Amino acid sequence: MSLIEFIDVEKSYKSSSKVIDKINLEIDEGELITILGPSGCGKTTLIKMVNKLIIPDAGVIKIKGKDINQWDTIELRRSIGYVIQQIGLFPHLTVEENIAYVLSLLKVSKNVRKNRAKELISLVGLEEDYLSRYPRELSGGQRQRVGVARALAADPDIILMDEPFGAVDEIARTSLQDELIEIHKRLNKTILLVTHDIEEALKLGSKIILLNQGKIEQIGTREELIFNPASNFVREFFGLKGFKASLDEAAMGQIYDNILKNKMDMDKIYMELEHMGMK
Ligand SMILES: Nc1ncnc2c1ncn2[C@@H]1O[C@H](COP(=O)(O)OP(=O)(O)OP(=O)(O)O)[C@@H](O)[C@H]1O
Repeated sequence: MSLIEFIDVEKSYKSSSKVIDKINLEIDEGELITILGPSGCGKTTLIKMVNKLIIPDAGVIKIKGKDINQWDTIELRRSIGYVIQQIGLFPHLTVEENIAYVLSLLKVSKNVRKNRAKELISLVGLEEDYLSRYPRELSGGQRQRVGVARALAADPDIILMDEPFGAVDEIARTSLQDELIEIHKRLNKTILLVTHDIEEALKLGSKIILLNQGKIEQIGTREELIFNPASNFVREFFGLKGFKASLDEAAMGQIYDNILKNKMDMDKIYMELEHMGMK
């Protein structure tokens, strides 16, 4: 049984055109699904339907086999972590109180909350001293880490992430992405992550969904999308950039190892890149 299922789901806002157009989708437990597509194609709308922030006009969405209309909204939202770009930490609460906020709503004892906050802050790669700070005393990247820790606090089965690393610089983004891959490996949560960044989608996704005008153009692994595109749209969307991104990790890693071992000088690197058609 799939953990999340969309059956003929549709959504329109005011205008007549459908923002989500008869989507059928099955997501298994433990997947890290990245959702990619042009601006306005319906990515945010799609994930907000999973935690009932947006209600579909037609079709059925099931979580753990149960129609979301039959789920109690509060219970459902507590079993789903939610991370957004403008993270929305409570400014008047410390990092510890922010992380443990949902647990305090669930009347979890103070001691347990404290321990859980300690465990989570280290899981997202921050020192324990940060627990007593206020959000204004953190960098953008650190705030995003706290946001991820907060989303994990109640041990949800599903985590929705909407452009979670969109507002941080490239170095912080890369390390947040690496951290997320580790967390996903360790906790085996089911994650749906919206991004507009092709490289991020390819790097993180165990599967990638490419949306276009409210329809799924293709869902599959990065190899499937790059080397077996289901349509011209998919081929043009990924194009050489996708191919290059898929080469980058392996090829660049090899080149960098060789530099460190003094096996290569810069001239040789440029020759190598030229040879691979990357320069
Ligand atoms: N509350 C709303 N009322 C009316 N139209 C809306 C509303 N929310 C979204 N839309 C429209 O629905 C379409 C899909 O929006 P959505 O935010 O799901 O797209 P997206 O793929 O996440 O876009 P982006 O990548 O730009 O964030 C857009 O055309 C948007 O303008």
